[in-house]
Amino acid sequence: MEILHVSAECYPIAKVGGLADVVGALPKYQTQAGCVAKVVMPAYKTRFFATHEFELVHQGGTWLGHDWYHVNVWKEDHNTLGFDLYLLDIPGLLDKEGVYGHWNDTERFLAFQVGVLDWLNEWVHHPDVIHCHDHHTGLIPFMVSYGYKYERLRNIATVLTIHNAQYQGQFGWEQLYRLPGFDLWKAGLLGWEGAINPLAAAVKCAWRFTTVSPSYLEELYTNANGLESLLSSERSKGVGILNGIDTVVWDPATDPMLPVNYNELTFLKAKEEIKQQLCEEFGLDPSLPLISFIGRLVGEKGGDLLPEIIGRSIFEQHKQLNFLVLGSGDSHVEWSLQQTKIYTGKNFNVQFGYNEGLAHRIYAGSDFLLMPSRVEPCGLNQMYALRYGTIPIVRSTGGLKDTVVDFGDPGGFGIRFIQPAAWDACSAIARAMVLYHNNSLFQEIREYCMQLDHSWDSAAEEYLKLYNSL
Ligand SMILES: Nc1ncnc2c1ncn2[C@@H]1O[C@H](COP(=O)(O)OP(=O)(O)O[C@H]2O[C@H](CO)[C@@H](O)[C@H](O)[C@H]2O)[C@@H](O)[C@H]1O
Repeated sequence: MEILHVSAECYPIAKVGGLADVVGALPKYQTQAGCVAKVVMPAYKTRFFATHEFELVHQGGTWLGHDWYHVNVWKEDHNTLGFDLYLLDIPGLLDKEGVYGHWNDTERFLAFQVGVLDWLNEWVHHPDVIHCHDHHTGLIPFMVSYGYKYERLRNIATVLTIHNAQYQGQFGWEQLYRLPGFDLWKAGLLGWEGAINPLAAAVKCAWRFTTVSPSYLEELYTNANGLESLLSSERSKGVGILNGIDTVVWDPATDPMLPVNYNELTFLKAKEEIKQQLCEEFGLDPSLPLISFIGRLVGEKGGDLLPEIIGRSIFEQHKQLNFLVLGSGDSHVEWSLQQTKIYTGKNFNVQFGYNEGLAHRIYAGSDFLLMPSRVEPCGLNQMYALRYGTIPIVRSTGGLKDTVVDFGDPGGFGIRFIQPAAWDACSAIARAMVLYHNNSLFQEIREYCMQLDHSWDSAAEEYLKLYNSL
């Protein structure tokens, strides 16, 4: 079984969020399970590309409407990631710093997808499955099925994984001319609500679509940013497969980003030490419980709720707890966190921006990790927290519902709340404070959390079953 993953992100080459973590790990586990799993992604201007050795395996070019682009495909030489990695380079278009947010993102990702298929067209043996991730690769299933020049690829099964249906990559019909020639009678398959919608096109044209947790699949039928009816009508193709985590990268016993390593036998002292350093760095009192948030400061993640949750909890708990936030996102959320910092004094600090090393230290040095998400397709942070002996406080939604059991329930180990509102998050935090002060239970639960198995093994098997069914 040979699988080609096509993605805009892959850790450690280019990471914006959880998509990168998944694409950097799943193929490794699939390879270990006996498949040939490969990844192709854009050759952005990254440190990884500059510091690793690559071999040029394809040179070509493609028209995108009236514009001609050169396309090079580079293969990483030393199997550094545990699977074959290909970077597709389009000079002048993809070779920029940063993954998203360029003025011509539509053109960039369209060129990437066309480049991938042109390259694939030249392979002697084709993969069995093209596995597309999110809307940046969503036009591939359509082009494979109906593009005139991709006749040779017709029999390759296409699978789409929806990591986040909020983002769909829509663009206007006036750009239709940029797509390589196809049977125009099929153009309707590209559209949704008056625009070309790559995510919708992939849901319609892929042989199967998956979501990153079973609960998220159910939620999408009623809440999918406009795609509810489409997803419902394509329900028979949908499968929910819970993400895992890369337990080699995310292992407190070996994590090189931590000042002290630890396991479930030694975590007490080590976590205390890391917390001490973290609190010193951010001017917080290490003798108080530390609740952290890591992620994009957007409504989906409940970022806008944070200022009220933090202010209110500090007041309700008589300043006997600390908060630390790492993230960036909506400017009004960042602004109101700045304001919150002014009146919460030494109980709260925030670092804006992206910092992988700091994120690892926060997972390790915190007592609790807060995730007040409105929408959470899977969520990886709660699984990282668990592995690092940090108790997640999560809103019951999507993958959070599938991975965190409240400690009040049989076999429970986390804290859950229901409403996407500050008052409910604050009640959960109040419960967390009671748990924190019950030393033996707190220690017992943390030890238990660290032993939970969230590795990719079972998910990799489920994907394999799905591919085999095709
Ligand atoms: N400021 C910062 N500094 C350092 N690291 C940061 C950071 N902000 C975020 N991260 C890291 O980025 C990752 C975010 O993972 P999420 O699961 O929250 O992903 P995201 O919402 O981007 O992706 C979508 O895809 C993933 C994967 O399928 C789903 O789990 C998720 O629900 C869905 O929304 C974690 O590794 C986290 O540590």
